[in-house]
Amino acid sequence: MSKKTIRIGTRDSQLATWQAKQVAKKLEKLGHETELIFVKSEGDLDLTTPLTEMGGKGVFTKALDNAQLNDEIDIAVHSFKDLPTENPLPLKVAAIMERADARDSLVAPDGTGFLDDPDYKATIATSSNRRRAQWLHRYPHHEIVNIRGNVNTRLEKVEKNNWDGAIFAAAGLERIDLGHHISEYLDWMVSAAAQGAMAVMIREDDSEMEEIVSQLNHDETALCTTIERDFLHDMEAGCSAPVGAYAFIEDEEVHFKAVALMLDGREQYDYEERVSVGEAGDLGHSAAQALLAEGAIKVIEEMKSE
Ligand SMILES: NCc1[nH]cc(CCC(=O)O)c1CC(=O)O
Repeated sequence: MSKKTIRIGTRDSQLATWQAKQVAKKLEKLGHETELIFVKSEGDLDLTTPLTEMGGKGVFTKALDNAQLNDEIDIAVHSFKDLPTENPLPLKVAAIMERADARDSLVAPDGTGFLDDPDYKATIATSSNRRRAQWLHRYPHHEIVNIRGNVNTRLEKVEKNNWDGAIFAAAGLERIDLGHHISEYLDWMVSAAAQGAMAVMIREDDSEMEEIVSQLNHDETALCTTIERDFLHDMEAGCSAPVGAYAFIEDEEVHFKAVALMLDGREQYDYEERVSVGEAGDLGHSAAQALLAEGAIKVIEEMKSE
């Protein structure tokens, strides 16, 4: 039987390409031929507008969605955290790949000594409201500046500018062999829902691809990232909200941590729970209800009035 070559769509950044190749390798191990097709996204082409002003949802995914709907590609590889939690298109996630390091990290070209000086007004670069708010909660005397671009561009900017540091997803740096730039892992920061995980999308009615791609699914990652994304979805705060969510499994239990903050970082709402894997299905939803009832609804109202 002659099999058709699976056309894998990806953004053309180094990180996206690495991730797509990873999926290609797994498919090739299963006996399939693959080909990479590069698609430019709005988020990659416009490097000046802050992400929070770019219409938010799907700036990195829309172009890939269109290529997929037009049958120019069979599957699309996405950073799962870039996928909006609601998708009205006839596309669906068929596999979630095993998660890498989910943590945020600090790149500080001149070292991290300044973190210990309570009088030093450091400048930290990030365009994520989640990172900004958590950073300011911990270091209220620091200043946050916006930074845009893919991982490589942002790394160049940190080296050229006079900032004290910039915040990156550790997985993004490590995957493309830039992990040595990490000065510190921010273990105290709650990462974005699904950070460090990749999702493979197919057309909803493509049962042939579904059968193939679903073999790549990593069940534990799927459970954890689904809980995180359920939480984000129910917070109804959108992908640019100062909301973090992280779940991991240890000894048959799901450990879940979530956080929501006012943009200036002054108020923070925390949630932490541990439940058995068998009972974790609803955890993201119940956590959102609990946190909203506790007062985090203010965070959502602030986002909506922005
Ligand atoms: N926001 C863009 C984005 N989407 C996915 C990653 C990194 C890889 C991942 O989290 O899976 C990054 C870069 C970053 O946040 O520093």
